Formats: sequence, structure tokens, C-alpha cells
Amino acid sequence: MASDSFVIKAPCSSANIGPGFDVIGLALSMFLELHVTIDRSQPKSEHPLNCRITYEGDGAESGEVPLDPDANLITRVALYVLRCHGQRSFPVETHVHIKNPIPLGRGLGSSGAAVVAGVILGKEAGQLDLDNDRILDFCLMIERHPDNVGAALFGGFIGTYLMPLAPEDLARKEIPLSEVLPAPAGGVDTGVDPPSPPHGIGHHIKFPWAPEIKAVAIIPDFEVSTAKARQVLPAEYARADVTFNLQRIALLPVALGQSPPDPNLIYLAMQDKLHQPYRQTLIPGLTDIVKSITPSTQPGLLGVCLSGAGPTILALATSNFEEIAQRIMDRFKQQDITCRWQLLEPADGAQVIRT
Ligand SMILES: Nc1ncnc2c1ncn2[C@@H]1O[C@H](COP(=O)(O)OP(=O)(O)O)[C@@H](O)[C@H]1O
Ligand SMILES: N[C@@H](CCOP(=O)(O)O)C(=O)O
Repeated sequence: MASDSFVIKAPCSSANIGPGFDVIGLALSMFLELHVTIDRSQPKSEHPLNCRITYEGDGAESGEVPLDPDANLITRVALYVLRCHGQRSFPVETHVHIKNPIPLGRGLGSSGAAVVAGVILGKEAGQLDLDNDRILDFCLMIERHPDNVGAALFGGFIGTYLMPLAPEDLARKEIPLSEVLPAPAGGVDTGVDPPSPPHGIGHHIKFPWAPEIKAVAIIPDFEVSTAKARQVLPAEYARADVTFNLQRIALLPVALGQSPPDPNLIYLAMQDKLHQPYRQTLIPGLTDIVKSITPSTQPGLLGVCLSGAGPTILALATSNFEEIAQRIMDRFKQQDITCRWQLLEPADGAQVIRT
């Protein structure tokens, strides 16, 4: 086909949902879109790596998202996929228009959606035969915790897990990120082939979700990078804290699938001792905010947790969404933090729409 035009759509996600650190992910109804046109009839391109990027959405005014194809996360990921298949650059002439409403660095999986969309962009641009399991392998070479990319790729409410790999595959999977996505080279191809992912790194299982449960995202006006929010976590945990989370993670998927939902069970099942207490250092008042409302003090509320690595707070509820959001925003206000809120619901996974 001489020219091709399509939209890649990937949802945002809320990871962990309390006790499910690096395991549980929930795809939600806010979507990154890549509007792509490829004109293969052009003899050559004026753009580095044959790709022009335009961007609208979160961070557009601050210029936080680079428009160089070897600096932008989405196109770097796509180039990684292309180069693993012997293609050194995008086809002449590729235009990627990014529409991104997902707030950057807020714990709603903007990077997970970007990585999933980037791998699919590489697949489509390179006309590659990659199924979703293989797409997940590529995603996991970049975003190494599977909860966000799993949710963005497969959609819905999921549990994710990594498989034990043979030693040579493990070494390949643990290759430093700088070798998978080399530092921006100013459009110059270093000619070095990147390491291809081992097969079957990660998998997922879908959990049921009771239709009356909605997600209220309370989004503070500051960023916390996921990398920084992982650095504050301890290397080791007390056995009692691990047991506490195991007991709750065994309840969570059952509790959120039951209709009608049991608010007290869900509230209990969303407690965590493995990541939220430590992230309080980056999110002022976090522990108090998470504990500030319960189903007995707020009708409609089911549970509250940190969304991903934060700073967004996720409240699951069946009604009174605005009141719940306002109560949490008031708590943040006591810390001089302003927020906005958005009502979201579970979403399907990434898709390609031909235009
Ligand atoms: N649509 C996008 N286009 C390009 N880069 C993006 C996009 N979305 C996210 N990123 C990159 O990912 C970073 C945020 O990732 P991260 O710290 O993991 O936070 P989160 O995934 O919780 O939003 C951004 O600063 C940016 O570098
Ligand atoms: N399990 C990860 C999830 C990070 O999610 P993000 O949306 O903040 O990128 C973690 O808790 O670090």
C-alpha cells in the first residue's frame, strides 16, 4: 500500500489498586491517540528518521514532550521495534500526531500508554506480524513493571505476572534500558542492533468488574516521576507487612467483581503496606488523605488508594462522585495542593483504527 492512515488508541491505567503492587492494573476511559499517516510513495524525507511528530495535550505548552523522533518516548519505542526487525528508521514519509489527554507523571499510566502505543506504531510502520503476547514482550523491555502496560494493552481489570526465564533470556531481559532505548543521537543511526526481547516474559489474567463501580481520579497539580517514586521503596519488608498485603490481594479481585459490591469488604481489600506508606514522603498528607473517608462516613464510597506511583488518588464508588472528589480535594488543600478530578470507568485495551 503506497499510503496508509490509521489511529492507535491506548487507555490510561491505574496500577496497584492498593495491595497489588506491580501486579494489578485497571485500564480507564482516558485515551492516548496517535494519528498516523505514512506516505510510502515519497522518494525521500526532510525529517530525521523519516518521521515528523506533532503534539497536542498535557504538557504541550511546557514543551515537556520532545518532538524529535529519537527523543520522544513513543517514537523511540517504535524505532526499537523496527530495529529489532532490521528496519533502521520509519518509512518515508511518516507523520505521527499525538493527542494526549493523560496527565504526565501523575500515576495514571501515561508512560504505559505511550510504550504500548509506541510498540504498536513500530508494528504498523514496519508491517510486522506481532501478536499481543509479543507486543507485551517488547513493552516489558522498556516499562519493566507489567501492571500499566498490561492494562493499556489488554484493557479491563487485570492481574499480571512475569514468567521465570532461562538464564540467557533473563540476562537479555535485564539489559540496561539505555541499551534498549539508546540516548538520543540527533537522528544519527548508530547502526548497532538492539537486544530483541525474549519470548513470553509476561502474562495477564482478566478479573470481573461489577458494572456499578466507577473510578474517581483526584489529580494533584504536581508531577511525581514513577522512577523517583520507586526509589523511595525499601529493598526488604517485614514478614507481617507482606502477609498483610497477601491477605488483601486475595480478596480484591473477588470483592470488585461482586454485584452488588460490598463497600466494607472493598475498603478493607484496598489497604496496602508495601508502597503507599513510603510514598508519603513525595505526596504530602498521603496517609491521612487515604484514610480520610470510609464507607461508613461517605455514602457511595467503596475504597481509596494511591493510583500507580501517585500523586493521583483513586476512589472507587457507586454514587456521590463529586462529593467524594471534593472531600479528597479539601484534604489536599490543607497541604496547599490544588487538584482537578475526573470520573472514569473501565476501558478496552489498545486498538488500531484504519481511517
Ligand atoms: N504521550 C507521550 N508522549 C511522549 N512521552 C510521554 C507520553 N506520555 C508519557 N511520556 C513520558 O513518560 C513520562 C511520565 O512517565 P512516568 O514518570 O512513568 O509517569 P506516569 O506514567 O505515571 O504518567 C513523561 O514525563 C514523558 O517523558
Ligand atoms: N506498580 C508501579 C506502577 C506505576 O504506575 P504509574 O502510573 O505511576 O507509572 C509502581 O507502583 O511503581
